Amino acid sequence: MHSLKLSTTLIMNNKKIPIPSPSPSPPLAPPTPQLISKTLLKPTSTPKWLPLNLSKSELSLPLTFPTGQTFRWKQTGPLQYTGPVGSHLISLKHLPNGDVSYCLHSSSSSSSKAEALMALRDFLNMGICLSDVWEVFSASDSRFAELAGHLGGARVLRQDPLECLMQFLCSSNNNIQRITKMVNFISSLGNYLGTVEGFEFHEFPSLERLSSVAEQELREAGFGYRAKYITGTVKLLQSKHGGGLEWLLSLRKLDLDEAIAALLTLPGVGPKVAACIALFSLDQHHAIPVDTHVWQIATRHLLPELAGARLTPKLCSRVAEAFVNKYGKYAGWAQTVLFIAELPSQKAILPSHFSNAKPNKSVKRKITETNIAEDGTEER
Ligand SMILES: Nc1nc2[nH]c(O)nc2c(=O)[nH]1
Repeated sequence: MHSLKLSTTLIMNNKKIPIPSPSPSPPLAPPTPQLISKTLLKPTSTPKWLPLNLSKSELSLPLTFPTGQTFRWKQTGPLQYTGPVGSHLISLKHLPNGDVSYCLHSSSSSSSKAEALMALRDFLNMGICLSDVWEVFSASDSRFAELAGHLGGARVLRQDPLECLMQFLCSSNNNIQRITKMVNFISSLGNYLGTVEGFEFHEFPSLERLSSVAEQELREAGFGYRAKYITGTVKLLQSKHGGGLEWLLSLRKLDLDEAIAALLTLPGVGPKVAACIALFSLDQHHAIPVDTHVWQIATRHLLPELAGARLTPKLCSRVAEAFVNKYGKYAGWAQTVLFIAELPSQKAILPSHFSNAKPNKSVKRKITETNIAEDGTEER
């Protein structure tokens, strides 16, 4: 049994890394006193659950929120997840028939309920019909068709690019629990939105607020070498003509190669992290994050002739190409499903023929760990 390090790594050390636990996890260390403007917060009178007009086959909360795309949402009930969408604090839950309903807890003072719903629909990428996309995948891949029966509703989110970038900077060579703690630390610097089931939620901090955090402070909070990537990236974004946020948003209009090239200019962003940001926040639906884990999937199912080879940056491009050839313009959405199927939490419940795949020879050789660093070298 292997455990999965999210982002750039796959570790194989006979241990399972648990999916973020439903209990509140404290930040790595208390952040410095924050400017929380609780007075600006507008709690909704009596939070009401309202239908979102989405079935479970279009959005499965447990397959979408705790599976490596975002580390900001928390499980706040059996089939319920809560998180911030911009300045809105929202819970989502499955009704007994599987349909999704939502509850708006609070918003910043100036925005309306209609704006919150619009932001939520945007965040959930609701303009894209998952069953249409999956029909195309299933037509060209019978294994996907079978997997789809078990992992229905695993949807790609459309996150705020700054939030997504910061989360994936934390994710490099890291595991879910630790990434979550780091992301909690950064998030706690933003305006307070509310508390649900013991979890405190915050709006994501602005670039300006982020720029007031020193590298040393992040190091002391346990970020290690990632501290300099965060401060360096924030600084570079702040120097962008027209604003860093606007620069990031402008990448939504570029071709994938251009968007990736732009992201790669940011400190700490390598090909894998860039692809995750492109896919989960920049409308680059055929971005393919590749690490040793995805390499395993690819050599098992898409490029068997390469089984046993060592993953190099050039082969990363071959893998991405193979995904796009097979699945088309939403190939990143297919990668997400195949990635989720490999998570220990899913392997435990999928039929055994999905979980019994043996690692390829090259990986078996390094069964203790196999990490691909962002520069393409293997790390220990
Ligand atoms: N769908 C995916 N989610 C991810 N999270 C993460 O850290 N890596 C991945 C990935 O490759 N695919």
